Amino acid sequence: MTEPTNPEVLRDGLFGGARALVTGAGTGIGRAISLRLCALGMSVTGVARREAPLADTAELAAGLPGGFDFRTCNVRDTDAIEAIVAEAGEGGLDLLVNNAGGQFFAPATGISQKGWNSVIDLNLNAVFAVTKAAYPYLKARKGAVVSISLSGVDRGGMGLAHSIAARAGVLGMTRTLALEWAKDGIRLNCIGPGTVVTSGLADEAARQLLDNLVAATPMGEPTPPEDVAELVAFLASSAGRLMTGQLIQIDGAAHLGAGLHMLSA
Ligand SMILES: CCCCCCCCC/C=C/C(=O)SCCNC(=O)CCNC(=O)[C@H](O)C(C)(C)COP(=O)(O)OP(=O)(O)OC[C@H]1O[C@@H](n2cnc3c(N)ncnc32)[C@H](O)[C@@H]1OP(=O)(O)O
Ligand SMILES: NC(=O)C1=CN([C@@H]2O[C@H](COP(=O)(O)OP(=O)(O)OC[C@H]3O[C@@H](n4cnc5c(N)ncnc54)[C@H](OP(=O)(O)O)[C@@H]3O)[C@@H](O)[C@H]2O)C=CC1
Repeated sequence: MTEPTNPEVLRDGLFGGARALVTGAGTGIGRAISLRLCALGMSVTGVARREAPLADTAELAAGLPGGFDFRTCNVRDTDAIEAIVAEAGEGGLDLLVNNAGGQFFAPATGISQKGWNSVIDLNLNAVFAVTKAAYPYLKARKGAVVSISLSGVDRGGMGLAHSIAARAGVLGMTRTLALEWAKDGIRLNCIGPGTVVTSGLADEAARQLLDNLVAATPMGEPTPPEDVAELVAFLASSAGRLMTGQLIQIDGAAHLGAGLHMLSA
């Protein structure tokens, strides 16, 4: 695997005065997105359930040109997240990043109805609630929405029936709202990362899965969270002003190869 190169190509000060809301900003991809937006001058409000990781993100953002503040909230609590979106939105909102998400890996026959509902609730229902709540604020500033999806969302991935179903729903919502909200100047896109190594590989099984996923990636390497962050910033910038309703897979061609599967056939 070659050393990752620095993906930071956008210019300093790009987003001076602009404001973003990033869900799942405490760790991983959401943290990388938040820090890059702050570095480019954006003022970011981060949301997640746990305070400590959010506080760590805030510490890492200290000294960057933009600012990072945060609210703790479960995005599945519709009333609570709507209140946070409204509070953030009153200060102006140029960008919403729907990043909070996740799932367990299981064959469909091992997914209980409650497990299915939990994953759909987090990865589809909550995304709709947050996006709809953000609409008036995004409209006022001709803002953008970027939703973090999965590589292979339109082809399937074993062990991910619930999550792929939810993300395919978000993609359909994105394309539909790209039409409905085009008149308002609001753009919506999805990014499908490949394998992103975001937390310690705690055990041998996780390491083995990661090795298998990288081996199934034609370009032979995982996707750094910083690469996802730069793409989010590009889509939010004026360079992306005519891009809407898209799924952009940043995955080393994983979606064109054997695909990313959490289980073997
Ligand atoms: C690392 C390597 C690099 C490799 C990385 C490559 C991966 C690429 C693709 C994606 C990567 C990522 O998303 S990385 C992000 C990973 N982070 C996360 O997923 C964290 C967020 N996940 C969650 O919060 C949970 O998984 C989720 C189910 C969504 C929410 O759960 P809740 O807290 O609401 O409720 P829970 O009590 O946990 O679960 C509700 C039901 O789900 C069932 N359930 C929970 N886990 C289950 C399991 N493993 N198998 C079957 N069923 C399960 C329970 O049994 C319950 O059903 P009953 O038994 O009927 O009661
Ligand atoms: N890692 C990967 O390989 C890939 C990840 N993705 C997707 O990218 C997104 C980010 O993943 P990644 O950074 O790896 O994951 P992490 O688990 O590292 O981060 C997830 C973030 O979302 C927050 N979060 C999770 N559930 C909720 C909730 N119910 N309400 C509010 N916040 C929540 C977490 O904080 P807290 O727990 O404190 O709430 C955390 O800040 C997810 O949608 C994931 O599915 C897509 C492709 C590949």
